[in-house]
Amino acid sequence: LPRDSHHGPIDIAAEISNSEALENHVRSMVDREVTRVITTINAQPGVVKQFPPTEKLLTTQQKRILVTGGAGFVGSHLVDRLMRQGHIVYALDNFFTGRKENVEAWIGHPNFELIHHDVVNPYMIEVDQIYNLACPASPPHYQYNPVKTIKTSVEGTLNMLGLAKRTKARVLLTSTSEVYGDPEVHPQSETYHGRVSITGPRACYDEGKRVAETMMYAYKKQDGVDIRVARIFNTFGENMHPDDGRVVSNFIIQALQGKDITIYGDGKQTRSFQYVEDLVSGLVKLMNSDYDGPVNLGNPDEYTIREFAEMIVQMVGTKSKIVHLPSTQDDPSRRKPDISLAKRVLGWEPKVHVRTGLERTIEYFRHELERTGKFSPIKPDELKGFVAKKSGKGN
Ligand SMILES: O=C(O)[C@H]1O[C@H](OP(=O)(O)OP(=O)(O)OC[C@H]2O[C@@H](n3ccc(=O)[nH]c3=O)[C@H](O)[C@@H]2O)[C@H](O)[C@@H](O)[C@@H]1O
Repeated sequence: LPRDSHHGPIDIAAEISNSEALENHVRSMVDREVTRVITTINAQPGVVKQFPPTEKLLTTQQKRILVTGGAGFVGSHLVDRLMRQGHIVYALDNFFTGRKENVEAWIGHPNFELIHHDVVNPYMIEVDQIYNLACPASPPHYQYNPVKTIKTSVEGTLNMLGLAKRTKARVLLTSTSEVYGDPEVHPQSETYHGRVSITGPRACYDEGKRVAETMMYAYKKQDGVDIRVARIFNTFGENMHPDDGRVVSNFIIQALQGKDITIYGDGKQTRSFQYVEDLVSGLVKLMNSDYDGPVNLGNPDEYTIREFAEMIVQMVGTKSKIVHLPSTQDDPSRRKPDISLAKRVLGWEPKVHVRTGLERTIEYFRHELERTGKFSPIKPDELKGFVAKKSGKGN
């Protein structure tokens, strides 16, 4: 059993609500262990590369699936799931925040292709399904080059809709809880129209995703394109980039190194955290469902950022101090998904408790630190200053 450093082993069975969830949990632990062993064997000189096991599907069941942002944090977990299910998967990424090593296990597999491409440019391929994930999602990353972030959401989605229209593929957009902005209603359901700043630092992402959603429904109405829209709430797990800059990776990395845990503002703002494995189940269910309205995918387990910092300190067993830095502009004061729609139309709800997901994520970052040395998480304005000095970079 994974250990909670203050309270001994965590009783996973008690934390997971039913037997199906427990079975999935055990299967994913076994899958991860198999991948780890295979990766170790593959690293030996002269070894013929081995791959994780995949289902054998009949040709009629096997789908050709494009995942944009396929080497990113969420994308790589989705690729993993689809490959294990036995489909043919094309992972497309520009490697701005994605990393080749996230999909390393599949490189060379006959069902898998990794494509270096930026979705702002059109891409032609014959596929049955498109998961359009490509876009930096962490505030310091998406604010690094706001013009490029807008282009990625708008032109990227336009290109994928054009592809879906031509090939008659079904296309799923990963939208975000950020479309609700700093919400006046709590929890947020899909019917809430949001309170987003039009000109603030987060607008490039929030408004980019809002336009992307609008385009999805315009293409459905005008051209009959088969669409799905997921609104993803805060998600964490393995394969997050150590420089991601979001709260989960920052706090864990700081705690593991005994550095100060940096709360932006008073820490009374809230977030609700979902483990990536649950999100991937929701995305696959949504893609294969008949429902084409926007659907929230998140875990309603809500914490203040102060409570969350204290939980990480306790779980890592660190001597780190919790410190307060100035709050970031337009930071939403609270966020919690209403997931009744997902429960009703997809039969989906999160299965993995936040603490269980955090145990795995802490282990992942422990290994990353051993592998690559020290990390200093990115601060909110660090990248912005960089791009301001190099104006016009990379648009
Ligand atoms: O994780 C996600 O999935 C979401 O992350 C971000 O939204 P945000 O909620 O602002 O994510 P974080 O940067 O992780 O911040 C969460 C809270 O923690 C605070 N924080 C963050 C980092 C840190 O070191 N310290 C700290 O107190 C932030 O100010 C904020 O109040 C993205 O904008 C969303 O698109 C994305 O869906």
